[in-house]
Parts: sequence; structure tokens; C-alpha cells
Amino acid sequence: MIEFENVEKSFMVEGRAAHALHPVSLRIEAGEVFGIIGHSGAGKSTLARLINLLERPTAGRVLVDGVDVTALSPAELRDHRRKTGMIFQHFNLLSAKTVVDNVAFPLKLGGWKSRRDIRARVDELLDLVGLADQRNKYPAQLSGGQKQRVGIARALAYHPKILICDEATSALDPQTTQSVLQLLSRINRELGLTIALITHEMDAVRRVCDRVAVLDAGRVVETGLVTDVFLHPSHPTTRRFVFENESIDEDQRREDFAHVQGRIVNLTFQGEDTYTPLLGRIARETGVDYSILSGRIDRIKATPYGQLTLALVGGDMDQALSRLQAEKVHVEVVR
Ligand SMILES: Nc1ncnc2c1ncn2[C@@H]1O[C@H](COP(=O)(O)OP(=O)(O)OP(=O)(O)O)[C@@H](O)[C@H]1O
Repeated sequence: MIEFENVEKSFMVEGRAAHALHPVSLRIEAGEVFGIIGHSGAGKSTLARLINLLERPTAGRVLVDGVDVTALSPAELRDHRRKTGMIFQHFNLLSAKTVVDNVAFPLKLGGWKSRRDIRARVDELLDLVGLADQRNKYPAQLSGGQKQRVGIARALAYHPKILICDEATSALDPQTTQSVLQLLSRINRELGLTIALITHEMDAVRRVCDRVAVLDAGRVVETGLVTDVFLHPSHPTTRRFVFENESIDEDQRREDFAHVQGRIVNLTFQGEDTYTPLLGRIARETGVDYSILSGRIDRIKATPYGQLTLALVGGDMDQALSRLQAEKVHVEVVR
């Protein structure tokens, strides 16, 4: 478990303290995939780099499994860093070394001497990330997705308990992003690793994260289950992420719906309820007619959800809305 206790971080810029993180308190549970999302400059990388103390907090504490990492001795800190893998947007591979040598590098650096032991561990890691057949290539001969797989293999060399992914898919195309995210998900499941996923891409969080924190100007403005935060965003920054991601222009929508008759509602269905044939039944029973103004059915990690904007006319409106709520549909009356 990772706990940020009132951590603050400021940098001295031209003789003045610039605050990258205001007091932030946050808890990442062991074994979960935790997303840290925010726009550029929000403080995501700074927060992530506090976990392995690449940055030291100006105030507050960072506890990993109950141990304050800011109080570790140099030897303990080296050990902690080995147990905390990290992958980066631009992979940070050694260009003059082959795939095998890149993955072997941290082991040699950590004092592993036996070539047989190193080879066995590297083979295991390359199998895990699906790169056994690329072992003798140089980074320049690999695709972006393959480079990131080398980065992942290298980060896992010491069986870490935590993996920090700092914009790990931001330089990749959508299809490659998808396959790298699937790999991270599998690693999380099979190795029980805790993953902190730093990103400005909502879609990455939606696909793999269990919980998320939204960072804005060095503050956590919203945190919770991804389903709660993304389906019912309350802070303007989170709403902006959601609307940007779904290409929704709120002003345009307001204009479009201005001439639509009836009451306008947003409905959110979650889990297996998404597939229940509710609307027709409730419409028949209450005499309320509906037209669909917009809709989306998708998944957040393994949870299916549906979001519909409807215009409702006629019948017993209040009964229709309370019937929907009784069926665990989240109802937001827009107008
Ligand atoms: N070493 C540094 N010296 C001075 N200021 C810094 C340093 N590192 C980060 N900052 C500042 O701290 C703030 C947060 O930066 P950080 O890199 O954590 O944001 P981010 O959310 O990860 O952004 P991005 O997605 O662009 O990387 C920014 O204003 C940045 O300019």
C-alpha cells in the first residue's frame, strides 16, 4: 500500500518557491491499478516520483507498506528503488545495447555476477512480455510498442511490488496503446503488482484502472472508483476530461436541445443492468414516450455501462423517473 500523507512539493525557480504539489493525501491499495490523471503541469509526474523518491517531498510523508520512504538509509533506499519498477513515455532504453542487454542491465548494476542466473531471469522476463524472438535486436530496430515492452521487462527485473507507469502509452498509436495496456493489466493480475498509472489520457484509465485521482494545479480534486468518477464527474476538471474524451461540446448540446420538447434526462446504467430491456417496459407502464438524443454503451475495465440522453413527453413523468431510479438507473434531470 502507498500512502501520501499531506505531501507537498515545491521547486525553487529563479529564487522563488513554485508549488508543484499542494498538500496531497492519497492512498493506493496493494494490488490495484491506480490512475493519476491531469492536464500537463498538474503535478502527476512529481507525485509519482515521490513514491521511489526520485523527488523528495518538501513536506509530508510517503509510506510504502507502512514504511516512511523519506526516512530510509541510502542502502534501504536502493533496495526500495529496486522493488519499485518504473516505465517512461520515451522508454529510456540504452540505444547501444541489445534487448537482452537492456533487460540484463539493472541486474548487472545490482551486482548479479552469474551469467547463467542473469540469462535465466532475462529469458523469463522476455517471455513474460512476448519479446523472446526480438532478443538480439537494438532499440532502433523495434517498434514503439516493442520498446515499451523492453522497458516493462527491465522494470520487472527485481520482482517489484510496485510499477510506476509515467505516460507509458502517450507516445504510442491507439492499437499499440491497447496492447501495452493489456500487458499491464495481465501483469497486475498475474503478479499481483500495484500499478500507479500516470496519464493525461482518460481512455487509458478507463481501460485498466480500478480507482483514479484527478489532479489539477497540484491538488487532488476528485478521487474514487473509476466508474464513479468518470460516470458521475463532479469537479469541472473531471467533467472537462469526460466531455473531451467523448467529443461532447456542452454549449453545442445545449443549443441543439433548445428546441427539443419535453423533459431532458441523462440516464446511466451500470453493470449487467445495462442490458436489461427497461425503457420500453417503463414507457408502456407509465405512458411516457421518449426519444433518444444521444447514447453510448461501453466498458470501464470489466464493467459495462450505458449513458443515454432522452427527451421524455406525456404520461406520468414522476412515476417513470422513480421507476428508473428503483431499477438502479442513475437519473440526472437536465431540463
Ligand atoms: N525540476 C523541476 N524544477 C522546477 N519546476 C519543476 C520541476 N519539475 C516539475 N516542475 C514544475 O512542477 C509542476 C508539475 O510538473 P509535473 O511534471 O509533475 O506535471 P505533470 O502533470 O506530470 O505534467 P506533464 O504531463 O506535462 O508531464 C509544473 O509546473 C512543472 O513546471
